[in-house]
Amino acid sequence: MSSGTFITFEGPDGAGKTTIINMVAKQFSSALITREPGGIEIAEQIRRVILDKGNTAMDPRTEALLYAAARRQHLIEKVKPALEEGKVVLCDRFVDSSLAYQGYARGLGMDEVLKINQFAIEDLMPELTIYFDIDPELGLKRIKKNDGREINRLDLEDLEFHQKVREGYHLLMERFPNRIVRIDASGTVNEVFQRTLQLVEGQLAEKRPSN
Ligand SMILES: Nc1ncnc2c1ncn2[C@@H]1O[C@H](COP(=O)(O)OP(=O)(O)O)[C@@H](O)[C@H]1O
Ligand SMILES: Cc1cn([C@H]2C[C@H](O)[C@@H](COP(=O)(O)OP(=O)(O)O)O2)c(=O)[nH]c1=O
Repeated sequence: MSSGTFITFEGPDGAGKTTIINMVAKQFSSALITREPGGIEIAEQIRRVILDKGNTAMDPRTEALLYAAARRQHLIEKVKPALEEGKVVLCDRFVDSSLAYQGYARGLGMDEVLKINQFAIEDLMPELTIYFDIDPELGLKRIKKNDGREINRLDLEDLEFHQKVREGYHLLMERFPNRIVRIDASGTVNEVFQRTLQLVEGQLAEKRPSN
């Protein structure tokens, strides 16, 4: 039985997840901060294959399976042990990314993609998912402004693909209203940070035994 707190961050590319998680991490120095796809050596290797701009021949199902494989390894090696130690785990992307990107935007079907992910995660779902909602046009603009960030295979998809990703997330919010909480990510860094902090602190307070 895990006694830790598993919180995931979701949203289209450029929504500000990485920026905000790093700020939240400073408030919770003992939390484990990690990301998908990657976070540990084997999953980082899989990440390189998935995001390699040269791999234009990659079949959508291969892509979905690779994300699920990276997720499995990351969960077993890093997330699960930390939760068992009672830690707070803040993870940049998880299953919902696969449902929105591969299931909905790529058209594989959310239920199909959920099935392969259930095999990978064996019911270990986050208790809170903070969804950074943003118009993809603004998200992509933010990425373009940031010269230092690598442009990966998914970034090369057109705006229509990213609009579908957002639609996919909106469907997920309807499907999992108790787990997924939306944040308006178009605000300033400080606004988004404060709202995120409130949600994370609220989740931790819920778990604290009241005496
Ligand atoms: N609220 C914000 N307003 C303006 N720019 C932002 C905001 N949040 C993040 N950024 C900038 O946008 C870019 C993408 O942010 P990032 O945190 O990498 O997004 P993500 O991890 O969701 O792809 C970065 O250059 C970052 O500095
Ligand atoms: C975890 C995951 C990520 N992705 C995509 C979303 C991103 O475009 C890319 C991850 O690249 P990354 O550079 O981590 O993007 P971001 O900073 O926006 O999180 O992989 C999927 O398509 N499916 C998934 O299951």
